[in-house]
Amino acid sequence: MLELINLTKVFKTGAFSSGRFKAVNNVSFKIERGEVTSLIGESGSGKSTIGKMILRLLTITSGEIKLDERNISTIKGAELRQYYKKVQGVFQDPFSSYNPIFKVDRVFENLHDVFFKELRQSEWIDKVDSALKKVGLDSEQVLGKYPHQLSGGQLQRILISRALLLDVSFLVADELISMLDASTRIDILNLLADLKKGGLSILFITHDLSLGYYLSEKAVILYRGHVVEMGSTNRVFLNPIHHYTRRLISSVPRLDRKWKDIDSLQKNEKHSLKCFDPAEDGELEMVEVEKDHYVAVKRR
Ligand SMILES: Nc1ncnc2c1ncn2[C@@H]1O[C@H](COP(=O)(O)OP(=O)(O)OP(=O)(O)O)[C@@H](O)[C@H]1O
Repeated sequence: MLELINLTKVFKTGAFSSGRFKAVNNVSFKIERGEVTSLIGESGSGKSTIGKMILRLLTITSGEIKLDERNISTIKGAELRQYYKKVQGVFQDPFSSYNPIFKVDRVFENLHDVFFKELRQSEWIDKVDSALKKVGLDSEQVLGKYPHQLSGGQLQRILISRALLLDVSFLVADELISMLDASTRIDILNLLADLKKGGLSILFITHDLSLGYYLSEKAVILYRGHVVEMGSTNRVFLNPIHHYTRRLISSVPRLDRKWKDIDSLQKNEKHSLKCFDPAEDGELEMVEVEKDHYVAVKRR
């Protein structure tokens, strides 16, 4: 299990780093094995910052990240390499992960040098081949090619297969399909769903609610660095309680929903709890409104 406990990130900003900006504010949630959790929020809400802290690409200002009870914030050396064997990330823009002057094979070579130096060449080739097969690619079809000779979907699949080469049990998927066309998106979503069935846990970072709904069993809604609502995807989407979640959901155009339904959703404030002002973050607390469904309210 991967657990985020009161995770906070403050960036230094401005001239001479004199300013401070809290991009992630006291965020806590868990991702269980074999579960997909969507982290949903508008641009700038802190989603990627959370992903990067999990991947140790950014330091944590305060709070903890634990993998199977072990605090990973301070691990180093061999232990950090072990962590990266289990936890990997794939990002939005497949093109920027490749150097255009090198063949795509190069993304595997770095991994070989760090983790698989002891393998014989033939064993290594078999390992890459089987990782590519897991994402529906054939070595002969993609290896030895330059990035511009492959599609965005193929490049993204190669990056996922690279993560699978390790014994990865958690994948941080940061907007990994937002730059792909609609049919390739579905391919990659279905691939993630298959990997999930195989036991992979995924933090699916997206600003696109419908993608989160499609793939995940748990949804965490982020607003200006705060979790405002979280719970099972069905509950959060079908019975949103926080104003912000409602606004987000009602702003998604749906062919099966008429404007009057959206109006009534917005007017139905029956369960709506007092929203918070992000400037008053010290007074927030998460309230369990029904089992495993949490909403942020102002602390009295
Ligand atoms: N290195 C940094 N220094 C200062 N501020 C930063 C830094 N990285 C991110 N931020 C700020 O932190 C906030 C959260 O950024 P983040 O990239 O996590 O948002 P996001 O929800 O992933 O947005 P998007 O969907 O657009 O990628 C933003 O206001 C951003 O400008």
